[in-house]
Amino acid sequence: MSVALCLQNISRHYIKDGKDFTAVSSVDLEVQTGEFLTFLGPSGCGKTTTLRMIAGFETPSSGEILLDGENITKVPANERDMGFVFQNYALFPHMKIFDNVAYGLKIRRETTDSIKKKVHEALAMVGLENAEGNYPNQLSGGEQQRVALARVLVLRPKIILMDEPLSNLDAKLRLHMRTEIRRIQRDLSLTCLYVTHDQKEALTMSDRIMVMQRGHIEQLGSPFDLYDDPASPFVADFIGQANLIPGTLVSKNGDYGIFNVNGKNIQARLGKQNPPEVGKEALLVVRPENLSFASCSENAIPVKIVNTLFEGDKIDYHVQVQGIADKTYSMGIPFLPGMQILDVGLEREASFVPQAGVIIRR
Ligand SMILES: Nc1ncnc2c1ncn2[C@@H]1O[C@H](COP(=O)(O)OP(=O)(O)OP(=O)(O)O)[C@@H](O)[C@H]1O
Repeated sequence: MSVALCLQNISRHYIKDGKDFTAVSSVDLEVQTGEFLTFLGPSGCGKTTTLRMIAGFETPSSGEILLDGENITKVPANERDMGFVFQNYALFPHMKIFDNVAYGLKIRRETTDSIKKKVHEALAMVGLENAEGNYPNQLSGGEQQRVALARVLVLRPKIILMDEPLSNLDAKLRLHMRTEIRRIQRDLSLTCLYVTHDQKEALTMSDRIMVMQRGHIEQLGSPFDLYDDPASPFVADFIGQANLIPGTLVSKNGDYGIFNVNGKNIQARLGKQNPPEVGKEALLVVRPENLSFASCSENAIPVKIVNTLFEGDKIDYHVQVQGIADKTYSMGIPFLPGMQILDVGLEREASFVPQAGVIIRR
């Protein structure tokens, strides 16, 4: 694999409310050719600003951007060989679909035959070969977004940048388009940078995810790595659902540690990204689906049920851990036919296998 894009110590400052504000802070990143990489984070964390600097719509305050090894930091957007797919499709409403997709090729002064061939190919890739005679307002939101993608694909840019492209679509179509975009990206080995604040979207689509918070990279890794070994409480909480239980790391033994929660010792994996120190306060990260009420387990924490939510496929039990009164944790117990739902107020033990818990620095 080769490096398609490289960000070297990129920062962007703005004047906001009369003060200097750092929207993006010292971001270093290497994107591999053919990779689907997602920028994920809450609103205002700097995802769009980073993408716009890569596209050339914003100039970095400092740092450099390299495309295929060439410094493009000062190259104008229209000379960067990148395609951009926006949230609002940005199709030309008065042009038929064929002409919308052909637009960039016409500007490049390609021959009529070549344009026809490439437009047909691009529309076929997004499954809209029969729509070329329509106007954008005759298509659904999902179809319009696929035209927007075809319009970029037809130009075969080195990198495709997408900023929340699915956020205007309804939930069902959004799920379908996730699969579609990923299929097209894989089929054509496209290098894609994708911005979203939807962690499920990021987990299901990406080769790697760059989690951002307040302008900096919080963690960069595969979806599995982020879920399995979060580098911080922020990542643990932002990716999927997590219980963050405070306690103290008592001792280490290889990849595992003994963790004390309110006087009770339990065993869990030691986080590799952000290893905790013995004798210090730390957090146990355990996912709701990994907790159970199985009795006789040594690896168990006493809890009290404070709420039950029946969700069809599972029961979400809200529990409190003895001695930690101000927090509620979640246990997602798969619902099997005939299963009895436990009452609020009952005291039980929440157990998990040691591999399913990870101890990280607080
Ligand atoms: N032109 C600007 N002038 C001043 N501040 C700006 C400007 N552009 C962005 N910002 C600020 O920089 C921060 C990062 O913005 P950015 O749009 O990159 O966030 P984001 O992570 O993409 O958020 P969202 O998901 O809401 O789009 C925000 O606090 C925003 O207010």
